[in-house]
Amino acid sequence: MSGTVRVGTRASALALTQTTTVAESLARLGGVGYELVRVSTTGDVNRASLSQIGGTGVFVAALRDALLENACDVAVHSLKDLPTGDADGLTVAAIPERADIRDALCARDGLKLADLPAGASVGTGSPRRAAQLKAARPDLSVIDIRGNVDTRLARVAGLVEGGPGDLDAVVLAAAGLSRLGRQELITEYLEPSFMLPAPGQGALAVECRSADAGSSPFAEALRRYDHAPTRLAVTAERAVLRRLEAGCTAPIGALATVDGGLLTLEAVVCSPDGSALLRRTQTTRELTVDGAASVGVVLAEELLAGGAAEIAGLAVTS
Ligand SMILES: NCc1[nH]cc(CCC(=O)O)c1CC(=O)O
Repeated sequence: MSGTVRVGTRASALALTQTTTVAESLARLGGVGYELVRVSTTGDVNRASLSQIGGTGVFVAALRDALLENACDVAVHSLKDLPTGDADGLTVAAIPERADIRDALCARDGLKLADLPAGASVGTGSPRRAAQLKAARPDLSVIDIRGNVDTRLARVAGLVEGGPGDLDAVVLAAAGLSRLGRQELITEYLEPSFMLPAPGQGALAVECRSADAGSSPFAEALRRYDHAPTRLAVTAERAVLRRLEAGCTAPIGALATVDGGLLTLEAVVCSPDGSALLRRTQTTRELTVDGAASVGVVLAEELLAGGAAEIAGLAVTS
């Protein structure tokens, strides 16, 4: 790679802030300049419900094509939007240190989850969030919403100026809100004890062509930018999703933490209406990428044995 690295990004405000942060760090580590290459994806253009568009990778495919067509040198993804299967010819060369993993409630009038009145309307486009919300508060009315972070915030009564304000609250990723400087709109951080995040939530992935991952000043910068504990954690989380043959729209949460030589992985599989939650934990001391992937598979097998496929309506083939 030459003196300027071309960094592919989605054009949403969230993607642009994420990508700019990554590009600046990489440029500094590699002693190169950077330019942003904006790519629009199906997930951005199509306003249908995420569960309707279905499949995986709606936010990712166009960025991957841009890499393969040599329109950019690296692409920055939200890791939770990245399909669990490998893409031919591409490598996730760096997973930087993860931000806040939690989901966050942004409610009207400073309300917390427990303060919302019976029947209050809470917006989310995520079956995982919807199911865990209904499990915690079966009396709430959970509304399927789409759109970028600001569009969603505008649905909450009195939260931001000029919005429709037709909902009492929305649930969004804390990481996205703080990257956008919208942290002050969070009225409660939802603890993973009852709201497990999406596999990979709060983490980013920097993908490049496999041919470029080997040696160049820039490849070395990518290696140094990689954060080993984050890579282990998200590898374990994504292995659960992969074994369950599910994507980012499945009602599945997973969270791994690495502490004192031990990786602890928790996962939950939900029925869409939140009436059944199957939640299990596994640990490993094998702190390698293979060890992390293995513990994810072990946990997924345990969930399957407990009826995960039936509970979440998954079509698991083996
Ligand atoms: N699916 C959209 C998406 N992809 C990544 C984030 C937030 C940032 C992150 O989790 O890293 C969001 C928005 C949200 O879930 O609120």
